[in-house]
Amino acid sequence: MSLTIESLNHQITDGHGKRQLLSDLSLTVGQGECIGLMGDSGSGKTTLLNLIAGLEPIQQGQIILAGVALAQASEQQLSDLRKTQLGIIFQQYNLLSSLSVQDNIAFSARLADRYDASLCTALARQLDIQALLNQYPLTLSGGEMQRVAIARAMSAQPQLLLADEPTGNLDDNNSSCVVELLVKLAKSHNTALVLVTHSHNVAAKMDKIYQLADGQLTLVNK
Ligand SMILES: Nc1ncnc2c1ncn2[C@@H]1O[C@H](COP(=O)(O)OP(=O)(O)OP(=O)(O)O)[C@@H](O)[C@H]1O
Repeated sequence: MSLTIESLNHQITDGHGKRQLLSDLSLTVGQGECIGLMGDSGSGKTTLLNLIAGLEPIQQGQIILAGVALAQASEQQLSDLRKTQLGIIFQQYNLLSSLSVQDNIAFSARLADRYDASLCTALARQLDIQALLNQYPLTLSGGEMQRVAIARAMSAQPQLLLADEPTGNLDDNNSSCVVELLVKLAKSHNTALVLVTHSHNVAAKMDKIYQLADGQLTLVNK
């Protein structure tokens, strides 16, 4: 199992006082399994990703990522886990503008001390970005930037990929292409994927779709 969430509760304090955002939420994601996470704006999808990434403290319940219980992990263990077991893909790509495409792809792998030149070459080929390797991010289209971001996230061979609206800035054609590549890569590398999206078309490409509402996840029929 790549990810297990057990009875997670999470409260936030906003202008209206305390609010229970996640309520006794549980989820398991197996190796290579691709999960779509949908839900209204403000339902807590990004907060759930942040908790899985160890970026927000767990208030109650447990998250086990790659065998590590996050609630008991030290800051150092969480940081190591993020470097070696997690790939994160954002809507805004978050590429490093001063690094070439090639160096962006290698970046996560070097950080995790897992650089493998042949894997980086294979990822570039699978994502059809070989011709862009010496270019810089600002010269790329949105779809190209997101394919580079996917290669970068995969280069460290993580157990789990988190993607927060990765196609939010892309048109329908690019969006389909990027998501299909993402799922194909996740499957071929046995990497689990949790992808947040507002698009039913994107979610339909995942193995399972969950709807987050009232702090709970419900499996949706595709
Ligand atoms: N640290 C925090 N303190 C107070 N409120 C917070 C905090 N983090 C998130 N929130 C609130 O929690 C709610 C859920 O936010 P979150 O970003 O997780 O929702 P979302 O489902 O990802 O929304 P969207 O689809 O719009 O991106 C929002 O009302 C947000 O304002």
